[in-house]
Amino acid sequence: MQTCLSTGRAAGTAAGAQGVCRMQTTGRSHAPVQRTLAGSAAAMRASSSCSAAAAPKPFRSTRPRRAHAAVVRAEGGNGSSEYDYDIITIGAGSGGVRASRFATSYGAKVACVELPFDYISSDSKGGVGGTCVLRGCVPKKLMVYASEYADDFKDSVGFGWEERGVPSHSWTTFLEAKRKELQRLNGAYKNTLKNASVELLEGFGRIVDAHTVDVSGKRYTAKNILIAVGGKPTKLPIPGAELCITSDEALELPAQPKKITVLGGGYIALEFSGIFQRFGGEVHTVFRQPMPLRGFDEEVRKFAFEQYAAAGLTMHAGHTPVEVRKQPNGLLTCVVADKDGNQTEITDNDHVMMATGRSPKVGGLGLEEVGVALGKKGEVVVNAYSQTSVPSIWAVGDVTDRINLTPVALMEGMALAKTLALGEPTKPDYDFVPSAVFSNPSIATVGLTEEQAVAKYGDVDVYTSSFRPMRNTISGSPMRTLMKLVVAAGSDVVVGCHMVGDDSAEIMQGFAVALKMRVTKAQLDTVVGIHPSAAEEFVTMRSVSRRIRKGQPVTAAA
Ligand SMILES: Cc1cc2nc3c(=O)[nH]c(=O)nc-3n(C[C@H](O)[C@H](O)[C@H](O)COP(=O)(O)OP(=O)(O)OC[C@H]3O[C@@H](n4cnc5c(N)ncnc54)[C@H](O)[C@@H]3O)c2cc1C
Ligand SMILES: NC(=O)c1ccc[n+]([C@@H]2O[C@H](COP(=O)([O-])OP(=O)(O)OC[C@H]3O[C@@H](n4cnc5c(N)ncnc54)[C@H](O)[C@@H]3O)[C@@H](O)[C@H]2O)c1
Repeated sequence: MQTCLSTGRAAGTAAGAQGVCRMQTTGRSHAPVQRTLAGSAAAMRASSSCSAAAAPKPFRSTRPRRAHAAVVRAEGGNGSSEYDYDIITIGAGSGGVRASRFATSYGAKVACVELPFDYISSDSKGGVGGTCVLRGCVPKKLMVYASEYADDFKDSVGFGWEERGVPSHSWTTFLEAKRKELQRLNGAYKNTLKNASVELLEGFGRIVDAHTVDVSGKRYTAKNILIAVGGKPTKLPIPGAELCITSDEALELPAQPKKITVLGGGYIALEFSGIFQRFGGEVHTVFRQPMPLRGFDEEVRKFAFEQYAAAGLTMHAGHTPVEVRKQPNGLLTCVVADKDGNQTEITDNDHVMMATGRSPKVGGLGLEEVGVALGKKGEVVVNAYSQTSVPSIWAVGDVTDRINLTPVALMEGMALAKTLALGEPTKPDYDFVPSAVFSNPSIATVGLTEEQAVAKYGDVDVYTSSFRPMRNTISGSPMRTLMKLVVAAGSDVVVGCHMVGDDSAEIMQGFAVALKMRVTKAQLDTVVGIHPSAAEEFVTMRSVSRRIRKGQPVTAAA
């Protein structure tokens, strides 16, 4: 039994007890498998991130490392370089920029090919910075921030702020501010490449042979070629697909949608559903499974499902998109069907958004012609060192469809720079990769789900806590928080950590460090909490909620 510092009342740790006493201030192909999100924060820190913070020393100052560069530098028999570059990278997104600039810092001569800038990607448009910076993490998170104010205004009333109506929001002002920021970031990334002595070749990169890249008609040679072209949104082949938008367009809408249907139950679907719902729109989210976010911990999925509903999302679970039609008034009808074929029409949508997955952007790259093996989804098949079936051609990031997250692309790029330019064959480490879904509420996770842990260890202890965050006691918001630890009972090592609730991404990053270091539950129990916070719950859960032995539950909740 613990004592609540705020109230002095005794606090249990079983689900629900915290809601009474604990005075909290706050509240995927690759499922949340063991992942690591080391550099995401870097990417989010306005690319100043990727630029300044963890940047290697500039090219010139690291020239003494040239000895290592001999590893990649191809020397002809007379000692002169056989190729124009040591490495040509195609794609200046998260993975390409990271690999290129670290390779030059290790002494390699590198060129990076990238398409001209546009907000919306196409076969001929892209931009230095790539998906994360221009059409992904960054603009998405800016939209999350913009939308969150709506809840803040509502919540403030319970705290005594006088209600004079929710302030109106200017979509145009936000869109302009967001575009300005993306242009700044695009420029900052170009500077990063320049400062790192990476030569930028603007145009469409196509591989001609194992050592030659064509950039919009001009040919360049390199000892090694790096494919870092990322992915692109896909659309379901249903009637009316051409009427639908994807995440690219969703980030560039000229006006706030009053009603929108979002197809898909993954990261992008739930994040954009949350954004448009918080802005006050009517949002319908359609997914095939009984619950969204397949691959996440089942308890987390169920809890998140309930919370999304409490936040105001209309969810069409177990439904498949059938057709999208334009109404005479210009609005859209989306027809969805359950597994028995019963159809529902969701009418009067300003937009229907397809968030049903992304595919590797390999079209026109010439990969099949040069013998680079591709997988079922068109992904570039690589070995543990990111090497393709052609020994001089390598690939990192989303185009390889391993774990499609920015920090993972950064890690893969970094490892490859070491392999190629430093002569240190380095494998990316996919253990304990955390991730977050910036939905409403947000979800963050690191390590194994309960189901994965039971399958792996058989004997597992699960600690859960569900409570109403302190802020919501007065704000009146119905939103609750779930925190969960999964412990391998035999070793006491914490193998999974999950949270649904405010600030979960910020909290999870620290726990990712602990889990990666193989923290035990007993060690977590020695950690003093920060009070009042939601995060302290992770170090004060004492009562086991479920004991699982040999794969079977043996104890009910304590
Ligand atoms: C809406 C959305 C939100 C996301 N949010 C998050 C998030 O919050 N956190 C997170 O970790 N991840 C997030 N992601 C995933 C993340 O953006 C990707 O994992 C990451 O950008 C992958 O980096 P990459 O280097 O592999 O490819 P990209 O960043 O896509 O870069 C590839 C680059 O190659 C260029 N290119 C392509 N073909 C050619 C060619 N032939 N010639 C020249 N250039 C070419 C493209 O223009 C692009 O700039 C999000 C993705 C989306 C779509
Ligand atoms: N916060 C983050 O870290 C973040 C945010 C956005 C995207 N991402 C990355 O980008 C990747 C792509 O995101 P995503 O949301 O497009 O993909 P996803 O794989 O997470 O979700 C795709 C969704 O589409 C559904 N779907 C696929 N085919 C379908 C069909 N034929 N009919 C109906 N539904 C179908 C799937 O069931 C799933 O719910 C993610 O997997 C993730 O790696 C990460």
